[in-house]
Amino acid sequence: MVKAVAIITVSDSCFKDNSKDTSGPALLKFIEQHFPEANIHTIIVPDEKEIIERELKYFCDSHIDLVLTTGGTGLSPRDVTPEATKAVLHKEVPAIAVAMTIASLKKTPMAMLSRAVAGIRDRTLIINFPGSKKAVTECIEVVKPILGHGISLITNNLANVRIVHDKLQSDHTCSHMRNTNVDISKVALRPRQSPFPMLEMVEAFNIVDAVMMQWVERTETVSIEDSAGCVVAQDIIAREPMPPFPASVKDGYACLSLDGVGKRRVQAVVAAGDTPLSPLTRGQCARVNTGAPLPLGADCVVQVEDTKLIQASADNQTELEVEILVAPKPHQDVRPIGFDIPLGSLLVEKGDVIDAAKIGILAGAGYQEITVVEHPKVGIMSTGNELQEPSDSFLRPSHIRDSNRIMIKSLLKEHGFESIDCGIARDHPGELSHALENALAVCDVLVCTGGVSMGERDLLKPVLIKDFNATVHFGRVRMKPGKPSTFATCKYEGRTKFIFALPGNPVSAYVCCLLLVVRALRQCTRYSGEWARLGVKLARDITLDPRPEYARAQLSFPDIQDLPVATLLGNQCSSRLLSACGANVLLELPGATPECPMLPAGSVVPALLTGRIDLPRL
Ligand SMILES: Nc1nc2c(c(=O)[nH]1)N[C@H]1C(S)=C(S)[C@@H](COP(=O)(O)OP(=O)(O)OC[C@H]3O[C@@H](n4cnc5c(N)ncnc54)[C@H](O)[C@@H]3O)O[C@H]1N2
Ligand code: MOO
Ligand SMILES: [Mg+2]
Repeated sequence: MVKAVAIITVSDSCFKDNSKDTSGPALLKFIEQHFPEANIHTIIVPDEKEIIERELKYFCDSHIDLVLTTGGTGLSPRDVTPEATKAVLHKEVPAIAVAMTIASLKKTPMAMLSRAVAGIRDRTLIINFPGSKKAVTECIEVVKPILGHGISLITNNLANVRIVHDKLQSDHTCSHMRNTNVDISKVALRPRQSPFPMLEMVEAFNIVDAVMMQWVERTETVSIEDSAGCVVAQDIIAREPMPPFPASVKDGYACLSLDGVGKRRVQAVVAAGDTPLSPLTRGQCARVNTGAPLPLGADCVVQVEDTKLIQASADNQTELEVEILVAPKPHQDVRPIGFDIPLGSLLVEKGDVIDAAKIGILAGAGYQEITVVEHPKVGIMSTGNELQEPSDSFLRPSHIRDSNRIMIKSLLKEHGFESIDCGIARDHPGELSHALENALAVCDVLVCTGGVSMGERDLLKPVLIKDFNATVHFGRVRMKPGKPSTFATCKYEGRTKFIFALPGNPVSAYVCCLLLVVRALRQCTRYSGEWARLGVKLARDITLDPRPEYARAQLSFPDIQDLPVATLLGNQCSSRLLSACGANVLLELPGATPECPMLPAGSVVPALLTGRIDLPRL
């Protein structure tokens, strides 16, 4: 635990004008984010060795855990921070500065000119950082992993030290590499054309359908509460009629229809849930509520609106006599036994998809669990050296956050499929192979994104083929987005694994997940539905791409007598996921031909209904 941190900005100019200090605030922000429980002290001092030394000693003697300095580490005559630091250190920790230098050298050779030092004085860790905000931001990321542990060691916090040692031990025993048959050293020998034929969409669909037939259906018992979206594995029959007794449809009086209009003695009161005690005879009625059982002898209900009170008890708590004003017909306003659901009728048929209404029916019929087709276990994995966890506080230079994994997880969830997070795999054959092995061990269908195109670091296909003996059923499809979409199978621990390696571009991943993965998963669960296809009118002219394109669009309904109108959601570039935000259809645009390079506004094109249609409220 880091309890107290001091940040010392060493700079003559910042000392004169503290608004010039940008690297101190960068360190402050980092500490606030990563050690929110720590007390933080900040100070700006001039480039004066004695003053720096004095402040360092002051903070160390005040039992500060960590002192970070920024500035004064270069070669100019006034740069003396390292000298001042060395003067107060009891032990140097040179590897900290070395690690920062190595990382910085990857960005700029100027890193050679930093003379930063690090070490400990008593129970305080002191680290010098260069003076620029950029360098500070990069270097603090380098030391981030050791800060907590380093301070635990210095402050002799044995519990924390043990936790880190155990973790290191387990990381060590479970190596992140796997032996691989993929050699990436001879980049010059890589194929310059894709060896995978470019299939038409319809061919890809047919292949997915045919290959997924290998999936061996399994069933499982689930509680009805968890069954929404599941496909029912066997017919379910009503074991009880609904209603189980003749029930009133109205609040009124149960009567004998033979009696016609006229006065009746109110012989009983039957509310919903009550059991009528004695039968009705002619000239009698029973006050009943909606849903209450009819007494024996009654064959109709007269709603309260069609009656008149004739006599009540003195305290008005009991109705004694009423007059029926409208002659009832036999069975009027009565639901006979089994009216809604006859005993033995088919409640849900094998192959039906469970929805909220069916769950209600099953609950009403006394079913708590049902047998459904088990969903395959779906793993989701991202690949790419550039990817960081979306939750990371800082982006390293040239990095981006992994948006595909959570997007695909959410997309599958929208369509009824849960998934397992298989993390981010790096673009290195051994690491990728290791990550794939881990993922295949826990899932039946693996959805990866990235690393399937022509780059020398696009390793999915070679690793699948060479390390897992996978069959690639297709590796390129004539579609936009999604050209390098890949579908493969392999045997792992005796079972067939289905692998969708989708392109890394977020929109390509989104569209291919809808078109290929959802299709395959639906087939596994024996769900027979496909995306509904409807004709829509283009709101504006569209220039066609050479490849058939699945354009993301939103529908509007300006004229209910006419077809809906589709408006594209902005630039359709494969990296621009905003083009899928709010999309409810994928327009199936044909590939451009010399005769037809564009479609004018008003053209009718097919659209796959992949999202909800909710219109803005006026
Ligand atoms: N020489 C060629 N280059 C490319 C071709 C081609 O035919 N020849 N095809 C292009 C097409 S089309 C596509 S689509 C992409 C597909 O690339 P990869 O599947 O190999 O994916 P990456 O290279 O790993 O990444 C592409 C792009 O997407 C970003 N990305 C990747 N993963 C994620 C993620 N999890 N979250 C957010 N963004 C992600 C990545 O940073 C890249 O910008 O190849 C073209 N190149
Ligand atoms: O096929 Mo890519 O998905 O166009 O960008
Ligand atoms: Mg690539």
